[in-house]
Amino acid sequence: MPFLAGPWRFVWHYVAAKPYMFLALAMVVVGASSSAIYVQYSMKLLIDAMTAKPSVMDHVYGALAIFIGMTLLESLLQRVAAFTLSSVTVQSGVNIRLDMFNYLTGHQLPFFQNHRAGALGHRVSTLSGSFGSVIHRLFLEIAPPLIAFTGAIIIFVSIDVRMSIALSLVFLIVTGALVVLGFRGHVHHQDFAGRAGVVGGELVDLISNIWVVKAFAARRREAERLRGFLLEEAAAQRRGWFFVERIRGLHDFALALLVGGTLLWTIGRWSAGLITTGDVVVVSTLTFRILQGSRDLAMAVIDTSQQCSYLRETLDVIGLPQTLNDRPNAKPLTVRDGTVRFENVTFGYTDDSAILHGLSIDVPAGQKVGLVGPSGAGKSSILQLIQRFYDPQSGDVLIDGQCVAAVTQDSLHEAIAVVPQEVMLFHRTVMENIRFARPGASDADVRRAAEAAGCDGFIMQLPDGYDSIVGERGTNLSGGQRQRIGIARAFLKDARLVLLDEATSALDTGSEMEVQSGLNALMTDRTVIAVAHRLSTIAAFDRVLVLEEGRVLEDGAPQDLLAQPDGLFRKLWQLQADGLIQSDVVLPDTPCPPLAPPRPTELAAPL
Ligand SMILES: Nc1ncnc2c1ncn2[C@@H]1O[C@H](COP(=O)(O)OP(=O)(O)OP(=O)(O)O)[C@@H](O)[C@H]1O
Repeated sequence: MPFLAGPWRFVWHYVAAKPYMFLALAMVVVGASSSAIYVQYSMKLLIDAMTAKPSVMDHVYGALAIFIGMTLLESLLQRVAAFTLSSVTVQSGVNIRLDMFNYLTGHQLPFFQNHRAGALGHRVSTLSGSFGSVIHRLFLEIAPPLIAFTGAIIIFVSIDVRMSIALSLVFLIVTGALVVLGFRGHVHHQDFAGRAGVVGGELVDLISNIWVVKAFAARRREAERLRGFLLEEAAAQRRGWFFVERIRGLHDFALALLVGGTLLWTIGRWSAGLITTGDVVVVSTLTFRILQGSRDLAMAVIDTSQQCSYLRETLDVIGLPQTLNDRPNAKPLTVRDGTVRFENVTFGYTDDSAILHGLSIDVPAGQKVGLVGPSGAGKSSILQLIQRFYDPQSGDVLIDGQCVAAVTQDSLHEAIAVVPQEVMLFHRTVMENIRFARPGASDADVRRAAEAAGCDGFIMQLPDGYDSIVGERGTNLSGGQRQRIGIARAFLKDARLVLLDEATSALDTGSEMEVQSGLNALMTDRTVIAVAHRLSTIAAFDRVLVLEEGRVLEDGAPQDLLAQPDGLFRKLWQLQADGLIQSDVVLPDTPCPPLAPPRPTELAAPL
């Protein structure tokens, strides 16, 4: 999106989205600032009317009426400005966060692997905060002193042209000096912002790893470590504050000298009979007001530039170009039988190192295929390509004859049910978590899916049944229970194509057996491609592909591959069987039968 290219384009995009509101706001701000200046001028009119010889009471009351009227108008317009500003920034804040959520979630998986989730969420929120801050400074802290300055110069010209030139010069010099000094202090603010970010990151890291902190009795030493970061942050914050206070002190001193000097000058001219008493009052109050406004103006300019740096930094991360968009002419995927085909696919996560080399696989509808092989062979990468989380460097991945790169990503993901090794759950109820797979599903549909996945029993034993909150990332449930909820989701999705990414490898044998029966039910009448580390889980599959270094080394029914004396599958199988025998030695009280190669008859039924 072009408006993510820089801070000012970003701000302008959201201002232009509500042109009438911002135009109204600008008009009200101009009105309020002009009335504020006219209040000072009406004071002059009042004093002149009172000191006129002879004084005419009608003129005095007339001037008083103008003074009161302008004071009321100024207050009213200021309130309207504040109200309009809050309303427009609140609305824009909602739109900004929604737009950013949509854009952010359009990034591909590597983006999320390279940026911490907490930091990204924080960035989305600060983006709308920074927009609000910039708008606030522009309309309430930068525009009013500038308008007041212009109004004051007009009034000064009517009193004394030389005075207006002098005030203009002083205003420009004071404001310019403050801005320059303020930018010098920028380094302190940046240092503080950086250290505050470190403290925030450390806190998030500690809280999300609280288990490790407790398990290693590390609370005290981690608090000490955090204290170090906090003290550095506090020192940086102190340096920033002291710097600002020094500038303020300097400005106050200059202000006293300048207002005193202007007063001496105007009194001299008044005593010479060149100007009226009212002129003396309006010159002194306006000089004071303008010069004081110069400090707020300078501070607001510095703050706006800081907010723009935050905006730029955040847009540089969130606004990165999305690498895998739907093609302009992408059509929804139409799934009929659920066949999967890899045509001469070469793929690497970077262009210079291939993980899969000219891979060609044909999976007919309804076939259950296990992917096995040593770690790093490219098994999970195959599943990633089917879901189009990446595009291959060459070759095509097809589902029912349609290239996954040519269909819409939403339709592709709707057509595939995935059970990952680590099932991700939201901090919501069990019902909501399962229904996530199909938002329109009724409660009865959700229960049916849970029964089919074998998790209805334990859900009913939870304190609030299906309305129980699963805890952050599902921490109130065991690994096996989370896994079965993942299977229930896949059931509810009712997709023709099922991908299992080591769905049981993180579980102990007891949990695995519970999960396996749910999986067996899920796989019936569907095309299944499963990455498996525990070879027993794919013993009853129709076909096994043995991969090594991104190439298919063996391809066949499990019993045929086991029959090959020097085959890799047989070797891997044997290794697992040996592993179990060794664990039997380590734990003699818990006998565990060696994993013997299954006979064809055993292979017919799932384990
Ligand atoms: N996101 C990624 N970015 C860069 N390289 C990656 C990424 N994911 C995997 N790889 C690399 O690609 C290669 C294949 O990884 P893949 O996960 O497909 O293998 P695997 O056979 O599933 O391994 P395992 O059994 O250990 O899960 C490995 O060398 C791995 O380091």
